[in-house]
Amino acid sequence: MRILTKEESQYIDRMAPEKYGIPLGYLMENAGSDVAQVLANHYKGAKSILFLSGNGNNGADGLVAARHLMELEIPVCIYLFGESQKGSQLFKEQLHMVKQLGIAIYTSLDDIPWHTIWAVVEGLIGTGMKGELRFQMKEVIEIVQSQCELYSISKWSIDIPAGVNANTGEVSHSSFKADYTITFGATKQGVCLYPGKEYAGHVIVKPLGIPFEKVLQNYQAYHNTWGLDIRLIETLLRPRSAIAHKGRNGHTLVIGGSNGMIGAPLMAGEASVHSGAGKTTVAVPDDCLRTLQNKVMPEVMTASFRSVSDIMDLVKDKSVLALGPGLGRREETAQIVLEFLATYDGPIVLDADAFYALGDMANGETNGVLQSRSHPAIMTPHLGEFSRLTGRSILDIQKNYVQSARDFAIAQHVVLVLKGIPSLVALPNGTIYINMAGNSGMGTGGMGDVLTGMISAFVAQGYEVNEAALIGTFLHSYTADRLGTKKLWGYTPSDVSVRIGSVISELLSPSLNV
Ligand SMILES: NC(=O)C1=CN([C@@H]2O[C@H](COP(=O)(O)OP(=O)(O)OC[C@H]3O[C@@H](n4cnc5c(N)ncnc54)[C@H](O)[C@@H]3O)[C@@H](O)[C@H]2O)[C@H](O)CC1
Ligand SMILES: [K+]
Repeated sequence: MRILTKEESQYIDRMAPEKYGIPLGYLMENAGSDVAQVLANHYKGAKSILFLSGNGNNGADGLVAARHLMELEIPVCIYLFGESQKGSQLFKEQLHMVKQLGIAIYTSLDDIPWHTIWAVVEGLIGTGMKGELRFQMKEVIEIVQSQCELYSISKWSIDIPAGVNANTGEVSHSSFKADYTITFGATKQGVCLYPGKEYAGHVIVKPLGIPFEKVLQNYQAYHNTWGLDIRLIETLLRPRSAIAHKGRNGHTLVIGGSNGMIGAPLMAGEASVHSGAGKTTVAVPDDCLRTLQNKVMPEVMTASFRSVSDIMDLVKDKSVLALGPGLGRREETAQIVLEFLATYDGPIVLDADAFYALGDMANGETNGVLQSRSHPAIMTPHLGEFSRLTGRSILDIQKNYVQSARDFAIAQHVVLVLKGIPSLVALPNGTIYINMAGNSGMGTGGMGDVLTGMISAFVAQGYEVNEAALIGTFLHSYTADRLGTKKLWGYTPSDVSVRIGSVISELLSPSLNV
């Protein structure tokens, strides 16, 4: 599913009349009618619906909805915020209509009979917000929130909650916190990211009245954003041919481990087996081999390495290499990683301590070291590792989370799986996928190793690196979500690993009850 940025939304608003002869007022009538329909479907009792109306088109959407609800004989009233005469042309037109219809209009919050209100619908401001929410609007929101609390009034937002940045999900102090947000065409990027996601509540997407994918085909700054969700995965996952045998399902090689850190490559290797790789080998430093052999599942083959040439020999007949889990941060290990990366051009998934060897890629001598590979490398850093790879603080990255991931993937020509909340998959061409699955129970050591093994297994089975990163990232979180319904936390990475196969079967043949 498409996720719209503020600029894309505004581009659609501009092109609708300019290029396609569709007056913005038509889109607004659609938007307002959709809002009214959703509210009417939820409405119960005899109390009123109060529209908080700013003087822009966001407010105007609400005035349209008020008019439609009046036709359905649902009681409505309006609170006007801001100077109406300075409002947008469409706002002024809609305001004239509701006045002519005699809908009750308040200009002071003190005059509102709050005990008669069933729901508040916030149309104070939408994608037109510039900078921090202004003080007067914050004041109004604080009073409204407390009245809603006091009278158990449900809270709705139109398009995006007032105060939420439509692109980054950052929120101004005293932003409107909705139970539901009704948006048009597609979800805005800011309500897929935290904390904006928490302020939007349950997001309902309604049609816009214009084929916006066609409109966006000519959008120049075309770095698009999509939701990484089950519908996308169902288009990517391929059933297995009846004659598939282990030789056709590839061979994953995991290179990792160090004293006391055997679990990481082991979990990556086992996840590769559970995700369908034909064969999986885990190679660790010589002095760790015995420990690995005593712990690992029999389906995983084992090997050891001491030098780059050992790794080059091991990787020769493999489909994909997962490099880094538990590798450790010794100087000589970092040298082996850099020397190996300079010579090996096959499909590779870099994780964990492989990033230690790369250091500050954005500003250091490893900048661009992955650029000219025949298959873009897949990198799976968490926020802390990404901070080191970019030389930027975690806070700075989070303030512009999507763009930070996009810029890095383009600059380094890699497929970046940024394991934040939510995770992002950024492609070398700048396309971003925001993971729509995942939960807080995933915050345990080893989850990243399982993810590395899953992504590697899909590369091994013949998926393009982009596809493997998307499928692995979503299935990893989706499987954790399934476990999270029974245990909010406390399920283990190995629990995720052993369940992957049944989740894949369920997605490939929905009739199967897993
Ligand atoms: N394509 C679509 O999705 C459609 C969306 N519609 C709605 O239009 C709004 C955007 O309307 P716009 O007039 O551009 O801006 P707003 O109404 O969001 O806000 C303008 C209003 O806000 C004041 N303002 C600006 N910055 C701040 C601030 N930091 N603090 C307080 N106030 C601020 C500004 O002065 C103006 O008065 C979109 O969200 C949809 O709801 C169309 O109606 C249908 C098609
Ligand atoms: K709004």
